[in-house]
Amino acid sequence: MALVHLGIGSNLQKHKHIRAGVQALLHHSGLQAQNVRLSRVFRSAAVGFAGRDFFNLVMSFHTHVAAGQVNDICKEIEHEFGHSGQVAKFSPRTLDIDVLLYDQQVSAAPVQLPRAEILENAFVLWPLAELSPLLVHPVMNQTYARLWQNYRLEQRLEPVDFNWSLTPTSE
Ligand SMILES: Nc1ncnc2c1ncn2[C@@H]1O[C@H](COP(=O)(O)OP(=O)(O)OP(=O)(O)O)[C@@H](O)[C@H]1O
Ligand SMILES: Nc1nc2c(c(=O)[nH]1)N=C(CO)CN2
Repeated sequence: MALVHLGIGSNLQKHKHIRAGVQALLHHSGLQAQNVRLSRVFRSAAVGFAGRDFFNLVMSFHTHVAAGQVNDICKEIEHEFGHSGQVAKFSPRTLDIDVLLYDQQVSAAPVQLPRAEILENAFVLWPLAELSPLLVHPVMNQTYARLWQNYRLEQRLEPVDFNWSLTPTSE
């Protein structure tokens, strides 16, 4: 089984969309996610454009599904919750789900792995370091705890008290 880490973000109706996105991933019959773990949810100012604050978190799970198919499922769930696929890179978004890591796989296409944003954005690296501190970045050869320790934080980023109210997977 592969260990997958996803980055999840929203800055439009963010409570609703983050909860719905996580719920959809938990229940997706094609993904069969096991040992699901969630970081805390973090609030940060929009990076790259002037807009509402974002909520971001990282989810990890084990799956038998290949990386390309995990990516397809993420895009399918994004579209279900309003991300049209047409939005400019730096613009408001209902739900963004990106594959950050797929085991220690390094690839450029069809899925960029590890996703470059891990090293660029605190709203990705902090929740990732919180969830999997001792995992090693396959290119940098450093743990996420160490990478986060050395990150120069220049943006406002804070954990929020998020009301999950998720439906258990057995239902
Ligand atoms: N690691 C990855 N995670 C998510 N999408 C990826 C990844 N690697 C390649 N892609 C592809 O990149 C394309 C753009 O998707 P992406 O979700 O990155 O766009 P976006 O939502 O407009 O921008 P962003 O997610 O950077 O805000 C998609 O077709 C997706 O399949
Ligand atoms: N804080 C924050 N800023 C962003 C984010 C995001 O998830 N969080 N996503 C973007 C487009 O991918 C652009 N800017």
